[in-house]
Amino acid sequence: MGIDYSQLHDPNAEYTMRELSAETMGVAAKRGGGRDVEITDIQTTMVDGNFPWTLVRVYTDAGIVGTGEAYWGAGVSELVERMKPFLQGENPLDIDRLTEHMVQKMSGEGSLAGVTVTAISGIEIALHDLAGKILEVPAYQLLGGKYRDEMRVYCDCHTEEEADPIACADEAERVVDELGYDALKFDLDVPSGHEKDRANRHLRDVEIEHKASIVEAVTEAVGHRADVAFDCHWTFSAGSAKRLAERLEEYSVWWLEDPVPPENHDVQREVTQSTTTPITVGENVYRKHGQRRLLEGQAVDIIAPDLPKVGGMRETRKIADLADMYYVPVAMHNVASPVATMAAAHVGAAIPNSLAVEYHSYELGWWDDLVEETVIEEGYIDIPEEPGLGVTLDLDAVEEHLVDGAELFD
Ligand SMILES: O=C(O)[C@@H](O)[C@H](O)[C@H](O)CO
Ligand SMILES: [Mg+2]
Repeated sequence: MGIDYSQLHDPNAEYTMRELSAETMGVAAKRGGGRDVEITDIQTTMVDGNFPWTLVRVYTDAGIVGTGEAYWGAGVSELVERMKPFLQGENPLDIDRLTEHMVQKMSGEGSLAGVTVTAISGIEIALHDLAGKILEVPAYQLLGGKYRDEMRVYCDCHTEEEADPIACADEAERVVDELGYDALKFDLDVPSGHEKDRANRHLRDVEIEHKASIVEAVTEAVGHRADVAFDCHWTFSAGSAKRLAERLEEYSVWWLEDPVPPENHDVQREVTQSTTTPITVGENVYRKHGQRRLLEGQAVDIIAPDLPKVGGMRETRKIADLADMYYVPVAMHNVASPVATMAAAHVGAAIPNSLAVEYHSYELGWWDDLVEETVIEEGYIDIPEEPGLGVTLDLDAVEEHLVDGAELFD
């Protein structure tokens, strides 16, 4: 077909600029590289895990379906429903453009903050699964290929007696010896006779000593066989955070996480630069724009984006690239089902500065029943070579564990 160049500047023209230039080159191309696939529908459902895992499916007219996962949050399903018309009829291979399209539309129509980004993340992850299946490549290939064949997983550990150093040490030994992990995390904001849920909390010396006793017990029990991190859930004052981080220096912990809230980058930087204890931050920060100043300000030693919350797989890859320029490794926060956990593993495989991916469900018993594949083995995830994410939902298992009132995909 010849080209009518008079249409080049006509907004009602029959062709897009891209089609025109493709025509010029003699290539019959459309957006999406000429593969004629269109998004027809998007659906969500919710599984009652140790968090309400929100699974997202993107359907196409080719019959190929992509599965993703959004971080749990009130209203995610409604937000996905609201964004569906933005994507219907589009080519799912244009992942960046479609993600940007959702960002732009939601910026105008509502709030882009928080839960909207998690809804976008769920769709973005599903688009990677879908694109991989259409192109018949594993998802890591869409991100630039592999640095490694397996991804290290760290186990987020809990005990009945969270404030008891001996119980923590026993659990650490069990998780290392019986479950095979060589990387763990324990909570350190556990109550010890003092109010827990207060921000900007001053820690008395006795509390700092109590936390140090947990760290000492755990690192003595497994420290020569495992890396151990400790999480504070953003509640301490800057002064207390500094005193705690300094007190822990002798134990060489893997990292101390969220000792102060992440929003004030100056305070974050002050705490991080005051100590040789590595400080990890990131699970509550949205998009690359949110993570940018933490990195540029040298306010973190390790960055911890959460894939189904931060914006998805490409967004995490971009954050990892930015982090790499500051010599900052990435330890992906993850409390998700096997779907987003596997998405994190693909990203972790494809970036140079990948430290580990979190696993938060070892006590649940049926986490990996949700998919047909084995996901974590002996503390590592083998990166699948199947097209897309390489996990297949077991729909019977998903149905068995649905949140009350949730419906399975059609
Ligand atoms: O790093 C972690 O795994 C924790 O910060 C969890 O995300 C938090 O307890 C969820 O509410
Ligand atoms: Mg945390």
